[in-house]
Amino acid sequence: MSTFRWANGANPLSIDPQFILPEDKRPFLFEVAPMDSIPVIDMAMNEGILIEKIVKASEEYGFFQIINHGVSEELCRGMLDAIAAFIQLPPEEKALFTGNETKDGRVFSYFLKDENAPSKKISLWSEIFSHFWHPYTDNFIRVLPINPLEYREVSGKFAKEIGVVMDRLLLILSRGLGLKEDFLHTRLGKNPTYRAQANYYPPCPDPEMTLGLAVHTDILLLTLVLSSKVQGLQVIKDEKWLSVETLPNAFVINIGDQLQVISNGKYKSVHHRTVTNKFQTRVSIAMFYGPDEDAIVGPAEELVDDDHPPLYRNYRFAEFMEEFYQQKGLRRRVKEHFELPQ
Ligand SMILES: O=C(O)CCC(=O)C(=O)O
Ligand SMILES: [Fe+2]
Repeated sequence: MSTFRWANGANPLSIDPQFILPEDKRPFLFEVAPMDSIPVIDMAMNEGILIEKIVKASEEYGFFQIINHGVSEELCRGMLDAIAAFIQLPPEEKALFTGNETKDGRVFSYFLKDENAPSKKISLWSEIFSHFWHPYTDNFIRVLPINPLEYREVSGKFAKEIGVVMDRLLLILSRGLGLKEDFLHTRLGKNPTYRAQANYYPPCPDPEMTLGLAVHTDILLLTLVLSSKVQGLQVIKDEKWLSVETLPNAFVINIGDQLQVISNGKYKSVHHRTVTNKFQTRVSIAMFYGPDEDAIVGPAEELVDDDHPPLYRNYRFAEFMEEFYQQKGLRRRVKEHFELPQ
């Protein structure tokens, strides 16, 4: 049994009314197909076939897992252990990271607004540590915890290695659009957005009443997720929920909203959620990569012609983020706001 307590000091042993979702938002876990999962792609295979597989998965699922990605299992385990040790610190120690929304490194829990009573907030069953990261510089390290002692060092190493994997994926996804390999990289602009979100899901006494994370799409360009060996991520496919199988030393990759827009709808940014379970703690970290605030995002001109009209209008990325904050706590329809009438 872990020593975890929520940052507000509460104990997660019983499910408080503030966590109980309205019926239409509950997970209905018994309806989730246990045997299906998302494609698994071996990054060590021949580059031509690799591109084909990644393109197909990005079109059909918006999600895939990669193995043989080159990041050591030891480093990944170190990252997840450090996150768990930090979130399991007593609330007094986490207090340094709670409160103010503008903080660079912040501990909080997400909530959903009840559409029938918008002032009512329903908490989700996870505690989040969110901060920036960077693949080449160590500047972000100073906002990270010093307890456990290894948090900063592990994060620095992890970020560098994830940066290499992300760059390779961007190159493959660019070529998969029939474009030059630096296409997506260039599109992100001068100062791309790098955000990390560590998710800690304590065991939940009644997993049917709550969610770990609400149904959402990721809003940046590309996401890489490392998680512990406990299932919890579910993805929509053909209007049904699929449970993502957890494989040793694999990363889950998913297409974000900006890549759906830039690829003019070819690559899909797909709805997903996390669910909880009664007995095991689950830990994950999502590494998000996206455009510069000032970057202009819109369908690549190279992909637009009479047969393929643009599905979205161009926007400054900061404009997208403003719309995202407006919709906070509600069912998110952010990219829909930028759709062009067809
Ligand atoms: O915990 C996971 O596996 C996924 C987390 C996720 O979807 C997110 O942080 O956006
Ligand atoms: Fe996500």
